[in-house]
Amino acid sequence: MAGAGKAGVAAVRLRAASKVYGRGASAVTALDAVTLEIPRGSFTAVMGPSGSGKSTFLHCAAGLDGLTSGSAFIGGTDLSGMNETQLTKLRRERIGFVFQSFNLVQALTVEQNMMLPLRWAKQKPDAAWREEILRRVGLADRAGRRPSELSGGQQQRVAIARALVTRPDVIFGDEPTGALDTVTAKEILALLRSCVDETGQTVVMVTHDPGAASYADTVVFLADGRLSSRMDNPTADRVAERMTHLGAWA
Ligand SMILES: Nc1ncnc2c1ncn2[C@@H]1O[C@H](COP(=O)(O)OP(=O)(O)OP(=O)(O)O)[C@@H](O)[C@H]1O
Repeated sequence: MAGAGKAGVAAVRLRAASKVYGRGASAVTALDAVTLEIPRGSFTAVMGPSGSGKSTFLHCAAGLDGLTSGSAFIGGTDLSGMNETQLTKLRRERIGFVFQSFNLVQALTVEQNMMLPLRWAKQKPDAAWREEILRRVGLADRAGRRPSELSGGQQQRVAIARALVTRPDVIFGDEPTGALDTVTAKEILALLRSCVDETGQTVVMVTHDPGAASYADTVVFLADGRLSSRMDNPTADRVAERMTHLGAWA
């Protein structure tokens, strides 16, 4: 896979990962024995019809939710053995999140929002690193602004800056371009792509949009909680065709 640096341990690994919500007659198997490795320095899109388990996959892989059985690893760390305090620390220090809704703190400036994870992790901000991230996300001249003074695309850039600031092992995106117009979405996808190509980040992104998925190195398709197939070097057309095959737009 393109850019798969640091050979060895995968950035994200699921082994026979299952998640069942509820019990008895009302139980729903949202993830069904998914086994998958995502290499470091790669960009993976997760697709599938509504209800196929994409959000559950993301939440379990990122330690936001626990598995019913099987295991999930971030690098060499097995999440299944961790308590909530350990998981919180791991999420703060080794994982970045970018959501559809930007989740910025309106009372704080761009720079303060971006530095929040360092404050939570009680790490010292480094001026050179702060400048580099602001430059990389194209917000060097907006550091003192509040989110309400920014466009949607700029707000998502702040969220990406915030996701990058702890130099995480993996950035998980849940429909990060879902609330943006097409042109702005492309800029954000190009930024995520550059995080992979230029700094060797690992990005895992849930999306419904074949165009967004085409920025990834690999697309994994879920259906009924199972890993149904994968596609390397995806194009929007091929992804759309595969989704039609899965009945996503029936
Ligand atoms: N907290 C929950 N309690 C019960 N069932 C749930 C819960 N969360 C998800 N599910 C069920 O698990 C299955 C997978 O849901 P999930 O949200 O992971 O799918 P998805 O592919 O992300 O869907 P969408 O594209 O519509 O967001 C669905 O059948 C859903 O109804």
